[in-house]
Amino acid sequence: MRIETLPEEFVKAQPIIDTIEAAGYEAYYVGGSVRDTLLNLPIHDVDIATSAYPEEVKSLFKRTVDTGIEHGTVMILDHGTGYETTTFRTESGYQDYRRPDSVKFVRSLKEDLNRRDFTINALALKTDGTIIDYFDGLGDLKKHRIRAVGDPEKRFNEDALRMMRAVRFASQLNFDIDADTIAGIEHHGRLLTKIAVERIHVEFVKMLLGNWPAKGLDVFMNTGLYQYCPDFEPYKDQFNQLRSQLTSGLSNETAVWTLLAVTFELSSKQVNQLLKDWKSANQLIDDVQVAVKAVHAITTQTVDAWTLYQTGHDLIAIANEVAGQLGDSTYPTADLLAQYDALQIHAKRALAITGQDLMAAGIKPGPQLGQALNYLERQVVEGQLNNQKVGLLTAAINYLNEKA
Ligand SMILES: Nc1ccn([C@@H]2O[C@H](COP(=O)(O)OP(=O)(O)OP(=O)(O)O)[C@@H](O)[C@H]2O)c(=O)n1
Ligand SMILES: [Mg+2]
Repeated sequence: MRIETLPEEFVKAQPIIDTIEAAGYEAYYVGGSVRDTLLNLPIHDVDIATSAYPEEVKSLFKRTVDTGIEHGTVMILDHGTGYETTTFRTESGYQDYRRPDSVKFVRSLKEDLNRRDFTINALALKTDGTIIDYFDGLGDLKKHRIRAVGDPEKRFNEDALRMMRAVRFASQLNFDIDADTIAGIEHHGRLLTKIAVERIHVEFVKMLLGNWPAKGLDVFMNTGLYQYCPDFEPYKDQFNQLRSQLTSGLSNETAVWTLLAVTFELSSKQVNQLLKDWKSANQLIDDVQVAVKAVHAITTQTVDAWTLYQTGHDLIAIANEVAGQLGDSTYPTADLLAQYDALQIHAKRALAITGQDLMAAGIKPGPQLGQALNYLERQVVEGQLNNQKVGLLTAAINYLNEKA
């Protein structure tokens, strides 16, 4: 089969392939960009595979970076955007279920495609639009099917992360997973525990951000794969409930973990532990903590000015999205955001008075100065006081006098 008009990303990368071919080697576009083009989806990175050895590739271009030279990958910078170019290779060993003990560079495209994970990811594209398809990846694309190249057991033994990739693609593409491939996941789920949590994290989140999350979750649950992810084992029922509730993909990673935290009914301490175990960034942990509180306020209809203020614009939208997914939101997001926008201040620094001002009025530095500012902040947010200097100063003095 031949694609008539190639997306411009490929046209831009063509000089690279032309240069390699002119030197007598073969070069093709491979991987996700070929798959996504055939599915009429936008493409992210254009990957190139070539029969030229890494040193041969480097000799053909002026500017290259050894991004993964030991497994044959060189980044070529000669034509603007960097293009990763990888020498055809076979892999062997895999004693740790994630990395081959050795890679061997080969001159045959077929051998290279043969080591790849799924048939839809094992297609190659020539610059003239011709598709090379040794494993009926085109047939599987048509049937909306994810099928391992060759023996699934072998594929998952080589790299156990591929089991998570299978469920992630199911969710992103609305594809089914072939029965033998599912059986392979059932047999090898436990190998996931050998894989770095960071890599599992990426695939898990991509699964829930996919447009058909229930599709991926089905296999994730039915094969028992979930049990081999950090901390998920006790939450089978909650996951199954989610699978029937989730109608569309979530909008970002914060939404994913907030939804899980609420569904699992985790305490703030447990949220922290879960996200730490999943090797999450501190910013994500903080955001999820805030969003979870906001979801509870939304679902119990106790959203007030102070909650909105503490949650902030972006997390209000996320929290309401999560509440909506749980069938629990009675507020349109636009209303919540309008209420938020209408607050007099959106940060403490926007108060019309500072600690300096209070000290200039005779209030001594120390804890009570901080307490007075906190009091003013809350009063202004709640609309009890106007955000004006003179009034705030009087209110601060009254507050401290009453306390004394
Ligand atoms: N565990 C893996 C990871 C990748 N690949 C191969 O390397 C290609 C590129 O990998 P990657 O960019 O991780 O995935 P994509 O399929 O390109 O998906 P995405 O669109 O998410 O980048 C894949 O298509 C597949 O042929 C593989 O065989 N086994
Ligand atoms: Mg890719």
